Formats: sequence, structure tokens, C-alpha cells
Amino acid sequence: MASTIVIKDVCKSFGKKAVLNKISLTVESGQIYGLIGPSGSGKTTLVKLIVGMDRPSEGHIHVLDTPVPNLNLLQKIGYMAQADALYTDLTGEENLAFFASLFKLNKQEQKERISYAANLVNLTPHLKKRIQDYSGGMKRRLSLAVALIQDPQVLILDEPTVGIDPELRQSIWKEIRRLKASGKTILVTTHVMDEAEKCDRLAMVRDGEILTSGTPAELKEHYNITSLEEVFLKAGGKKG
Ligand SMILES: Nc1ncnc2c1ncn2[C@@H]1O[C@H](COP(=O)(O)OP(=O)(O)OP(=O)(O)O)[C@@H](O)[C@H]1O
Repeated sequence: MASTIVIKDVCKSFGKKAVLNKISLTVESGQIYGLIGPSGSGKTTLVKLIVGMDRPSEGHIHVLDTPVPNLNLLQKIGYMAQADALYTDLTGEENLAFFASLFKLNKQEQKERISYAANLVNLTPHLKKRIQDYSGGMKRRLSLAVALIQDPQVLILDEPTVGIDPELRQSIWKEIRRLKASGKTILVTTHVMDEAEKCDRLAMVRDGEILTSGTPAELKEHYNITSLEEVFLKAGGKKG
């Protein structure tokens, strides 16, 4: 299996504050890889390094065999940030058109991608509405559509379901699984344990370090317990 994301000995500090400490992990192609950890553990910092928005203080990151940051990689990575980065004065359709225009797509492809992405997140009937009239859940769904607009090979989703009701959460996860089935590689951060169960592999992060990693089943077996929540508590306890 080819490796899509390779992170080697990555450290990140902001001033004197060390936020990530010697993080190494590999995401194989076609996997859903979950980064799970409490608020402030460093997940978003790591995600930003992977998409090339910031640079590690130490260590290396490769995505699709290319060192990050790299301009060409932007075409291949879809990124859904934790905060919705949408133009609130524009309609849903105008937002999608704007983001589509940033990529190497001809007019016809742009049209097709906008319609595909909107449909995927059930926003087709709402495309003519301005974002300021969208609910929080609709904005999250549109952010997911934006992340998918250029049909990227790799998807990086930072807490895609935060603030989203259970029904929509299910539908977003259904979509994530469908994207995996179509060959995409997906890295998702979450602090919800039942979402962690849906990942092929997990890394549990705390205080900028990976406490443990493996498939959900492996982790539970290793710690001889039945819930990932307990794994997290046990793994965290061992560290201390
Ligand atoms: N630009 C920055 N300057 C200084 N400190 C930062 C910066 N960005 C993040 N941090 C700090 O790094 C730590 C990790 O933050 P990060 O956002 O990566 O955590 P997280 O696991 O994603 O949390 P959450 O689930 O709440 O998003 C926090 O203590 C945060 O205050």
C-alpha cells in the first residue's frame, strides 16, 4: 500500500511554547485516518502543517511523495478548516464558483464540480441563498463542498462535524466513507469517540504527542478494554 501522508519527527513551537513534540505517523492511501485528542492537544496545528499553511520547527512532512509546502499539492489536497472560511455576502453557489476558480478547471468542469459538490452535501436547493442566511450546519456542509471542489485525492477535515446535529453527522460520515470507497485518502480530526470508531486507523494525541496509534480494534485489544474512550484514558494514564 502506498503512503499518502508521511510525517517524520515533527516538532512545532510557537515562541517558547512547544505544541508538537516528535510526531511521526503514516497515512496509507485509501485510509480514513483519525487524529483524536482533547481540545488544545495540537491536532489543528498538525493539520495546518500537513496542508502547508505553516512550517514545522523540526522534522519533515510529505504528501503524495512531495515535500510540504508545495504549490502543486494544493490541487490535490482538499482542506476543511475548523472555522468556516466562507464569504458571507455571497451565495452558496458564488462561494463554490469562487473556490472552483482557484483550481485548474475549465468552465465546464467548474460547473460540473459545483453541481456535484453541492449535491453531495444536500445544498442544491439552497445555492441561491446568501451565506449569512445559512444555518451553522449548512455552513459546515458548504465548507465540506468547498474542500471537495477540485476533486482532491487527499482530504484533510478538521472537526468536520462540530456543531452539527446527529442526523447530519451521520450523513457527513456516510459521505466520508463513500469518498474513501472512491479511493480518496482522508485525515479527520475529532474529539468524538464514536467518530473515532469509524476510522481505519487512529492516532491519539495529547499535549502534542501521540499516545498510541492503531486500528480501533487493535487499540481496544492492546489495552484489553471495549471502548475507545477507555483506551484514551488508559493510554493517557500510562504516559503520566
Ligand atoms: N499561532 C499560535 N501561536 C501560539 N500558540 C498557538 C498557536 N496556534 C496554536 N497554539 C497553541 O497550540 C496548542 C494546540 O492548539 P491546536 O489548535 O492545535 O489544538 P487542537 O487539538 O486542534 O484543539 P481543538 O480541538 O480545540 O481545535 C494550544 O495550546 C494553542 O493555544
